[in-house]
Amino acid sequence: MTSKDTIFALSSGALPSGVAVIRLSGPQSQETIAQLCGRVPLARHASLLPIRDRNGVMLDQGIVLYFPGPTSFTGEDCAELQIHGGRATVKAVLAALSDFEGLRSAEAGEFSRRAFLNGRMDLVEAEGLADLIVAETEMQRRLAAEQASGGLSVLYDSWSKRLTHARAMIEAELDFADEDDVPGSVAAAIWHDMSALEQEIINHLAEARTGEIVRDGLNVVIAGPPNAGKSSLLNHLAKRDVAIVTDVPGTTRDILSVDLDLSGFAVRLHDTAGLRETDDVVEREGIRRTHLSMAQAHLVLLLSEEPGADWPLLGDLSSRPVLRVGTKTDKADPSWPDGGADVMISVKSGEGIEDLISAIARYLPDLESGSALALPTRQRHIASLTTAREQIRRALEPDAEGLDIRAEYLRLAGQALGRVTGRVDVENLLDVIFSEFCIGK
Ligand SMILES: Nc1nc2c(c(=O)[nH]1)N(C=O)[C@@H](CNc1ccc(C(=O)N[C@@H](CCC(=O)O)C(=O)O)cc1)CN2
Ligand SMILES: Nc1nc2c(ncn2[C@@H]2O[C@H](COP(=O)(O)OP(=O)(O)OP(=O)(O)O)[C@@H](O)[C@H]2O)c(=O)[nH]1
Ligand SMILES: [Mg+2]
Repeated sequence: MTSKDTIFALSSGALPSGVAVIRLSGPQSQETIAQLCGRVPLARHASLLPIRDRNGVMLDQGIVLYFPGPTSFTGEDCAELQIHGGRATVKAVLAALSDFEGLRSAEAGEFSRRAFLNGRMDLVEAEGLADLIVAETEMQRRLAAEQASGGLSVLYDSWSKRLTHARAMIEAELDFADEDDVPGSVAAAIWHDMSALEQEIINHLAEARTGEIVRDGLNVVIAGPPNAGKSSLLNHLAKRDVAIVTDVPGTTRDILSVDLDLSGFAVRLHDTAGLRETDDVVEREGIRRTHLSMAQAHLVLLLSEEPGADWPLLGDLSSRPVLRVGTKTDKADPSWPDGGADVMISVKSGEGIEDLISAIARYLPDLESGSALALPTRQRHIASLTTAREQIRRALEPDAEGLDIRAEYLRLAGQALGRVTGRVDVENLLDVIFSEFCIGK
C-alpha cells in the first residue's frame, strides 16, 4: 500500500545544528530530488549535490540519498537531504519542497505510521521506536531498543502462534474426528499448552510495574510539614534552583517535578506543599494536590526537622512505601534522638545525601545488567494482554461449554494479542490446519 501524498519533514533535532536531515517519503520522492538537485543519486549511495529552488537559485550543497521502495524505512520511495543546519538554510529548503505540487509537511509520527501500514514494523516496534527517541536514561534506552528491534513482538507472535495452533487442533477435531487420518482427541493435548501459556502471560504481566517504572520513571514524592526543607532537597538533588526556598512556612503550593538519572534509571522527584491545617485557600489546594501525588507515588520521602515530634502527627499519611528523612542535621544537637528516621540529612553540609540516594535506589527494579528487557510498558499492551489472559482462562474452565465455544474464547484471546502488535489475522488458521494434517488429499 502506498500513500498518495509525498511527505517531508526536518528529521534531525533543534536548529541550528552542524547538519540537518530532511526526509521525504512517497511516490514523488524521486522526481522531487531530480528537479531539486539536477539528478537522482544511485540508490542508497550518498552524493554531494546542489539544491536549487524552482528559479534555479542555489540554496545549499548537501549530501543527497535516494532509497527506492519497498526496501526503505517507510516501504515507500524515500529520499534524504542532509544540508547545513542553519535556520535560514533549512527554512529555504523546506519552502522549496512546499512549492512542489503534491508535497506536504509530514504529521507527527507519519513516517513511522507509513512504515507500520506498509508492514515494515508492527505496532509494538513503532511504539518502541517512539520511546527510543525520547529515552533519556540507559534503562529507558535498553527497554525501548529491545521493543523497537522486535524483542517483544517475537514473544507476542510466539504466543499468537500457539493460540492459532490450539484452535487449529480443535477445529480439526470438530470437523474431522470421524476420519482416519486425524488422531482422535488431539485437542486434549493443547489444553496443557494453553494452561502454560496463561501462566506465561501472568508472569509477563507481573513485570508490568517494573516496565512502567523503567519507562516512566520511579515516582518519588517529597512530603512533610512546611519548612521541613523539601524544596531545598529537590534543588540539591536537581543541582539547580528549581523551587523557591524561603524560611516562610507554606512557600511551595504547586507540585514541582524534576527528573534525575539514578544508576541509569529515571527517577521523577516531586516537591509538594507542606502538610498542615490552614485557612489559606491557595495553600489548601496545594495540600490537596500533595495528598493526590502521595497516593500515586512509588515512594514517599517524609521529611521532618523534628522527626520524633512530627511523624506521629503525620500519622498514617501514605498507603505507599515511606522513607522517613530527618532534615537540617547541621542545626540539630547531635545528641537529639533521630525519632526513628531512616536517613538523616543536611542539604547545607551535604551530610546523609549519599545515604538517602542509596535508600531511594533500593526501590528501583533489580534488573540484570546486559540482559534483554522484554517488559510490558504501556497501558494499551497491558489491557490487551489481560484480555488475552482472561479469554484463555475461560477456555480452560473445567465446566466450560462445548469445544466450539472454547475455541471461540481462544480466538478472542488471539485477537487481543493481535491488537497489541497490530496484526490481527485469521487467515493463517487454515494454513496451520493444512500443514499439520493431510486434509486436502
Ligand atoms: N540518515 C538516516 N539515519 C538513520 C535513519 C534514517 O532514516 N536516516 N533511521 C531512521 O529511523 C535510523 C535507521 N533505521 C533505518 C531502518 C531501515 C532503513 C531501510 O532503508 N531499510 C531497508 C533497507 C535495509 C538495507 O540497507 O539493507 C529495508 O529494511 O528493506 C533505513 C534506516 C537511524 N539512522
Ligand atoms: N540549616 C539548614 N537549613 C535548611 C536546610 N534545608 C533547608 N533549610 C532552610 O529551611 C527553610 C525552609 O526550606 P524549604 O526548602 O523552603 O522548606 P519546604 O519544606 O520546602 O517548605 P514549604 O515549601 O513551606 O513547605 C529555608 O530557610 C532553608 O534555607 C538544611 O539542611 N540546613
Ligand atoms: Mg517548599
